[in-house]
Amino acid sequence: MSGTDYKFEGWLGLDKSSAEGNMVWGEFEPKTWEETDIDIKIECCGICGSDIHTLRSGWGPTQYPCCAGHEVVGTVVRAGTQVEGGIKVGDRVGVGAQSDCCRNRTDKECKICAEGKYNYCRVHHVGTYNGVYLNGGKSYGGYATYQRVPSFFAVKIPDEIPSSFAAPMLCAGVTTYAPLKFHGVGPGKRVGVIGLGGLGHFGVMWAKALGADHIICISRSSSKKEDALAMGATGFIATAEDPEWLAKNRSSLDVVLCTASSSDMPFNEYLSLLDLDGIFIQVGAPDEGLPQIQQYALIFNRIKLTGSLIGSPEDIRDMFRLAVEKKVEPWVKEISMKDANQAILDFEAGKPRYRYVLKNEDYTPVATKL
Ligand SMILES: NC(=O)c1ccc[n+]([C@@H]2O[C@H](COP(=O)([O-])OP(=O)(O)OC[C@H]3O[C@@H](n4cnc5c(N)ncnc54)[C@H](O)[C@@H]3O)[C@@H](O)[C@H]2O)c1
Ligand SMILES: [Zn+2]
Repeated sequence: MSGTDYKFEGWLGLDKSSAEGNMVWGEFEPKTWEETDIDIKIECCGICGSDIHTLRSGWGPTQYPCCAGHEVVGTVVRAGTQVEGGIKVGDRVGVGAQSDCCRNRTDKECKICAEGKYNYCRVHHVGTYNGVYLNGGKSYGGYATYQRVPSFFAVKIPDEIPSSFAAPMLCAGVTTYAPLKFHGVGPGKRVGVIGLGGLGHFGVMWAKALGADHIICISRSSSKKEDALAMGATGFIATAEDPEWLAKNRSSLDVVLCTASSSDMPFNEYLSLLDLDGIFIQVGAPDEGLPQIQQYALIFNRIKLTGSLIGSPEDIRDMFRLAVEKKVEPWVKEISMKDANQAILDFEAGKPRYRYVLKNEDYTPVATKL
């Protein structure tokens, strides 16, 4: 057993149908305790597109039972004797999509971890759910009451950021912040963001916070145009409504971030939005993969086609600093944890404007005895 006086319970996906609103509430066994671990009493957890891909085994077979959720915020209720980063009981912390990796501690040398690029660890990357810790325990996510994680991957949340704002930053936020920052988005850069969902809305807001003054949102319809402009976009392209969209916007951008979660998209036309030496960053991860790529935009405009995977704990801390400094506020809707199945259905129907955050209603920051 977990050796605690609280229960690890959550919404468990038992098979692919869990992505159709069939998760079941139940108990799970967290990883075996190590002194570098913390237990978190969960206050809230965002719903990310990746949760749905995983629940429906869209990226390959999921190891059910799976408790999804990797935008977790809560209070530390137990801290081991060897926790890192000065984390202590009572701290408000967040956990994103990664909750451990080799960190160059195994007998296999990991140059990537030695350089602190933990999110790209090739030896043993542990996803916050559907993963296996170095000690063999399974990882369970944040659609739950409690979570046990290695302390290194928990990040303290600045007092200025409310929990339901911090939650979606932990995955959607850092996944868009890290590549925009890495590729030099700032004043003078012309930026495009494809897909205005959880990730995309952060993409627009980070581009603005980083100082870009030309930010174009690219969506299929114009239904989100007003929202995009309110977030900081300076222009909007509705590809399904304007047959001339490419002719009007060809070679007009320096950096394009694609967050689309399905593959039915004019990908080669998107590449043609970039100017000479432009950078196309794919972060959306459709189950079906990307459409076939043609060479023309790559050759004629010397485009760089790249991707990006979440962010390291340090990236998350940097992002929080920018969010505080520039007062970046995500558009979230809080939903009771009880209604997680309905929230998944609504997410799949494209209803979020722009992130759902599941909230444990009976949450109090102190550990409660059962
Ligand atoms: N690279 C990473 O590290 C990383 C991290 C988190 C999420 N993701 C992936 O990013 C994607 C987006 O996640 P999200 O949580 O923002 O989901 P979301 O549903 O909130 O947003 C996706 C948006 O893309 C739009 N969209 C979907 N298909 C499209 C298409 N073919 N053309 C244009 N627009 C399209 C949707 O309408 C929606 O607005 C998912 O595939 C998710 O798995 C990747
Ligand atoms: Zn995610």
